[in-house]
Amino acid sequence: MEIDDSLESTVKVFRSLVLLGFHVDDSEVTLNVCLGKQFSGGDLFFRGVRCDKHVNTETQTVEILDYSHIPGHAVLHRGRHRHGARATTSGQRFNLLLWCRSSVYRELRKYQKGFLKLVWRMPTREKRTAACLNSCYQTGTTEEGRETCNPSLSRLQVFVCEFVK
Ligand SMILES: O=C(O)CCC(=O)C(=O)O
Ligand SMILES: [Fe+2]
Repeated sequence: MEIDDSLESTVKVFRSLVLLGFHVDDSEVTLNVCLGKQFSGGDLFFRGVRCDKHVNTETQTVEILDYSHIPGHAVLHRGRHRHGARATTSGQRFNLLLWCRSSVYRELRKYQKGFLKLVWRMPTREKRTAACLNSCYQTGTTEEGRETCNPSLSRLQVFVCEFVK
């Protein structure tokens, strides 16, 4: 799956007591790089991946993940992973945000049944990626098809990497 055709980026400066509410990003994948400088607070909180239909459903205990930004480290997560940022309680926090979109993926999503058939025919690695982007952690319910909301695939969603300084 290629995610290379639409990239929106911005450097955000989070000053004291700026709080970013609970939301999902308009992206397939988001890269959030902490550039610094000196700050406290501003923690990210993640509360599980959801499809459009289930975006406001309850959080399961296993989905609770809090993360403290570290300058020089980046977080990579799915746009559909519900998240927010707590207030920066002192100093200034600079973060580079990259919202990566795939128009091909979005087009395929419009034809959900065809999309799932196509995913099924893919080699295993691609299948895993596509299914993972498509999943929603909503136990006991499904969206339009059986494969759509898959708890087992949507738990490993946040990756942290350290940039070479
Ligand atoms: O404050 C942050 O690091 C997160 C920002 C964010 O989630 C966004 O701008 O979409
Ligand atoms: Fe976000």
